[in-house]
Amino acid sequence: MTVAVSLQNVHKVYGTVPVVNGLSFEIQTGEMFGLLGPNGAGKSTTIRMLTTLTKPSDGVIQVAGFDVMRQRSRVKQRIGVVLQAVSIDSDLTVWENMEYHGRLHHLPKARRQNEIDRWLTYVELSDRRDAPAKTLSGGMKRRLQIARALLHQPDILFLDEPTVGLDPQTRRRLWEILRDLNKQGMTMLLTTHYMDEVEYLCGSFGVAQSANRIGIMDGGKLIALGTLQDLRQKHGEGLVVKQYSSSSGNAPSDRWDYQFFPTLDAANAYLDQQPDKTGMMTRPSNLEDIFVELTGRNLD
Ligand SMILES: Nc1ncnc2c1ncn2[C@@H]1O[C@H](COP(=O)(O)OP(=O)(O)OP(=O)(O)O)[C@@H](O)[C@H]1O
Repeated sequence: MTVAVSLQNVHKVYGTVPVVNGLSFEIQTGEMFGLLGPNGAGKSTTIRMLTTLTKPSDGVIQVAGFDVMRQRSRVKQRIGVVLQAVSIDSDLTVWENMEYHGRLHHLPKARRQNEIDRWLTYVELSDRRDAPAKTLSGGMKRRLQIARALLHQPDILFLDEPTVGLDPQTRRRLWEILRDLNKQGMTMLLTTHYMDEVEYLCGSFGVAQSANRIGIMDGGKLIALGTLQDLRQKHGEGLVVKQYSSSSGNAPSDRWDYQFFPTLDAANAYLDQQPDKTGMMTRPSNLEDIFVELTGRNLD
């Protein structure tokens, strides 16, 4: 098992405001690592530091064995980046966007053509190769971004909210692509606001010796780290949910209470003992329950 990404006590300060505050973790080769966090937690800033777009104020970051500060161009050769803000050139065609990226990475012509063909086929955009990028749907644009990020055969793919704004079918199509890439051995870090996305992509075993893991950030710090199973075991796999009645009468209110138990059986046993079970139910805990418990809020 080798380390693909390593952060040691990383800080980022904008002016006097600490945005990332003593972040340390590692991503193993072949792992699909999901970074979750509420708005402003510091996820995008972390991705920007890992991809050499922003310098850390302090700490050490190594990506693919290279230091992001001292070996910036080596890092850039080894990574693929799909950020929300870094978009494709909408006036160029699909092929031209790929071609431009291949030239930036100094890929020789024959290899460039082969790789463009290969990746456009992979993301099912071959038939749109001559279309101006501005005519593509949101999902197609994201697929083009992914194809472009893979063109120079990176070791690690970084994706900042890869499926934001896409319809459910398109999201699922992208999930299949990302999962397939991970099966082929690609190491990935992705940030997202979607719990189901993290559960689907990072909740299972990847190709690394260890399972895929999830990190939860809040206020610039990592407040939880582990496999989905680790997180559920730590916080409790069973939940008793209680919906309170409104103050005016017996109608249900918006107020809910969540109580974690080590297992679903323990949650059921607790419920059985309650003389008044009105508004109460049990269920297995999920990532969203753990997230809300840890950060005290829902994601948008
Ligand atoms: N260039 C900048 N200058 C000053 N402050 C910044 C800059 N970039 C980010 N910030 C601040 O840093 C904090 C963390 O932002 P960041 O975008 O990393 O969070 P995030 O977890 O990705 O949030 P979101 O989920 O909303 O994208 C925010 O308070 C943001 O306003």
